Amino acid sequence: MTFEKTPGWLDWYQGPSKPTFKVPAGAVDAHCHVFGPGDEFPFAPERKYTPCDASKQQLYALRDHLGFSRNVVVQATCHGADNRAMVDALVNSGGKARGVATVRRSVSDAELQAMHDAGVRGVRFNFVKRLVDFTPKDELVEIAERINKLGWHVVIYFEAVDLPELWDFFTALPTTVVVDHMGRPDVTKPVDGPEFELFVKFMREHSNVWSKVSCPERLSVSGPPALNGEQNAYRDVIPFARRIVETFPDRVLWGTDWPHPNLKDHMPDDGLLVDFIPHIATTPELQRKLLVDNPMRLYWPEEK
Ligand SMILES: O=C(O)/C=C(\CC(=O)C(=O)O)C(=O)O
Repeated sequence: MTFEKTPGWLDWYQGPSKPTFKVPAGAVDAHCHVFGPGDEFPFAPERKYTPCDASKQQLYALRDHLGFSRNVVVQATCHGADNRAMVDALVNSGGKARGVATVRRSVSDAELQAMHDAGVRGVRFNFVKRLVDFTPKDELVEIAERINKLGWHVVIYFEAVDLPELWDFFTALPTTVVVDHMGRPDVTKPVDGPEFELFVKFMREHSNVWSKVSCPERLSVSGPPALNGEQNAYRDVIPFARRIVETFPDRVLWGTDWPHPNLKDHMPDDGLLVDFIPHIATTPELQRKLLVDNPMRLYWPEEK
C-alpha cells in the first residue's frame, strides 16, 4: 500500500552529527518510534497523521551512531492499536529493544502474552486530542488492571493544561506510571509557577510516577534549534527538565523521540539532541541514572 504524507510533514534529519557528549556504557534511548514502512506495516485507518517511513534498521543505525546500547520503541498513534511494526522491531533487535504498545479492551490474554514474549513492557494512554479520539476511562482502567498482572506499566501522554482534570484518573492507576515529555509544560510560564508546580506535586506525592525528560524540540519556544552545530539548544526547556532530573533522579528517563512525529518548524539533528543531555543531567551520576540505571530497572529488571 502506498501512503501520501500529511502536507507539510518534515522527514527525520539525514546524517546526524556525532554527539560531543559521550553517553555512559549501556545507555538506553527510552522513547523512540518506528513508522511502517507503510508498504509492509500499513498505517492505521483512524490515524491523525501520515508520516514518512522510519524503519527498524534506520532506528538501530541511529542507536549505534549516537552511542546508545538499547531502545524502548513506543507505539506511535499513526499505527493505532496495530502493534505489528513495533513488535517486529523488538523481535529483530537481538534483545536490545523493549516496547510500549497501544491496546484496546478487545485484546486477548494470548495477544498480551505474545507481546510480552516479544519484549513489550507497557501500554500507552494518549490524551493529546490532536493525536487520538477519546477512549472511555473505564476501558483504560480495565486495560491497566490486566497489564498490571504482567508486570507492565502505563505510559501517559497529555498536555499540562489537562492535568487537573486527569489527576484523579492518573493517581488511581495501579501500575508504575511514566509521563511522556514532562506532561508538556508551557515553558513560557515560570518553572516555579502553579502549572509546573502541579506536575512536581504529582511526582512528589506519587512515588509510582516517573517522567521522560524528553522532547525539548517540541516544548521549546525560544530555541535555538539543535541544528548547525548548536551546543546550547532549547535553553528555555533546561530549567524544567533539570528540576525534574534533580528532584527525582531515580524516576527519570530520556529518549530521542526519533523520528520526531509532527514537528512543524524544524527537524533536529539527533547528535545535537544528545548534546542537550548534560545541560539537564549535569553530573556523571545523574547521567548514569537517567540513561542506564532507571531504564534498565523498568525495562530489563531481570538484568539488574
Ligand atoms: O512522539 C511523541 O511522543 C509525540 C507525538 C506523537 C505521538 O505521540 C504519536 O504519534 O504517538 C506528538 O506530540 O505529536
